[in-house]
Amino acid sequence: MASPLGSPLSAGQRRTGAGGLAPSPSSARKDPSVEQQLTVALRIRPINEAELEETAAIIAHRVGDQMVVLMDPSEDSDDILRANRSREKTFIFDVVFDHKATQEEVYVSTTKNLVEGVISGYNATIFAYGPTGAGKTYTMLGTDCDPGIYIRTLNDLFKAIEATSDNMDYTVSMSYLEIYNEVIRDLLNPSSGFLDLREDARGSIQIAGITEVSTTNAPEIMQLLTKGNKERTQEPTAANKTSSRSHAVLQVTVKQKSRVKNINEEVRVGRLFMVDLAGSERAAQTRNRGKRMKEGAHINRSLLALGNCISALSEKGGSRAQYVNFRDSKLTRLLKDSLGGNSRTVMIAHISPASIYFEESRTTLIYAYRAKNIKTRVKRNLLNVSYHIAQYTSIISDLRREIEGLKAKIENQEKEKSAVSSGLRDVQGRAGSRCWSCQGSISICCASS
Ligand SMILES: Nc1ncnc2c1ncn2[C@@H]1O[C@H](COP(=O)(O)OP(=O)(O)OP(=O)(O)O)[C@@H](O)[C@H]1O
Repeated sequence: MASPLGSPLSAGQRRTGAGGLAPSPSSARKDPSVEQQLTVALRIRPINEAELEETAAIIAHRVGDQMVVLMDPSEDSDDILRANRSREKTFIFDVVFDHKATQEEVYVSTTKNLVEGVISGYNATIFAYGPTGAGKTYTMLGTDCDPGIYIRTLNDLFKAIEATSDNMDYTVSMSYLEIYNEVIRDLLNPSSGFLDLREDARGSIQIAGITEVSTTNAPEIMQLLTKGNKERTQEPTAANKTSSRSHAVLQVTVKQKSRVKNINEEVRVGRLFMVDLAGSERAAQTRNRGKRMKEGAHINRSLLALGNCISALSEKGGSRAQYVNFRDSKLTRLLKDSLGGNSRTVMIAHISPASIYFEESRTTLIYAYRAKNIKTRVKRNLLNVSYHIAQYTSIISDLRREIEGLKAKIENQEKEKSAVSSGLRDVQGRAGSRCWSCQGSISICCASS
């Protein structure tokens, strides 16, 4: 049951196709960058029992083909200021899912079209946004019987690879991290401590020391993902029994190379980011104390930084030159390319249908609506001859250094040997004998190296 606010579209249709900007064959040859607007979807989850008990009204309704979020001002009669303000607001999104939308419908209308691009060298990002308990993890991870975007995307990705593997060679690798209390943890190798973000010469963000695991099929990635999820910080709060206390980022990198030898030895590198953000929360609503409260403060601070970047970027997109401060949080540094650089990006905003979450829903809708103005510049990532030359040059200099080191070692051993044969003893007082351990001549045995 997917429909946009505004004119009707059925599930699977969208105003701006995330994959709809796949370059034509001629533009693919030149690989120009193409401006693309963020695709923004809204998902309204079903009401739950606790909300039914507590809530005065369900605020999300379907009126004809349109999804309408309504709140009767009479419910809030004490809030005169608010009641006097005009409360009607129209938000138009690329696609809207109500409580009946299936996981498959959400996947097909938001993400499926990105897969072909990723295997042929384009970056893509899908991120779930919204307050705590609104359904982000449900959309991204889903359940065993009804998997979410992660597994559906990975299945399609490997199917697309399989379909073209007669002509192309692929390598696929993945990494999985969380940002918890403003530090980055490797979910595939949690004992590695906190990781650093670094910017490379081209301005792309890299995570120093992150584990990248090569993989050849979706079940393998899912196994790694399940392993990583066990390490992800999740705790019950008053608002959500399984609240994610961290932002989780799954990155899948696909390298594609033609089997037909060509002079450029071109390799296309597509990166797919799938991000399950932690949810913003009101301290009063979550009734958090101590550790939970500190986590909540970090979550809110980083989401505020994300909101500020969205606001600045949306104004930039609308022609006013704005400074965008990505450096305010690890989350915004990591999402820099997804929001303001080279990526086809889809935001799936989430809200609860219950009126007790009216404020959270309103804020989410405002930011999601702003995000629609953000434009990225999408360009295929090509590694060609010059890239390979740079790689070989660096390998050659490493080998040169190694050779110099070995030469110096041999020279030392020669000197030692001649000292022994001229009657001198080594530091352990042995001369001309055989080593008890490796049986080598004392001058070249294991103990002397
Ligand atoms: N579309 C849906 N259909 C059925 N159940 C849903 C749906 N969306 C969410 N839920 C249920 O609502 C609860 C909260 O969802 P979820 O944990 O995905 O929220 P969240 O936004 O990730 O929260 P947090 O930010 O606290 O991690 C879960 O029990 C989940 O199973």
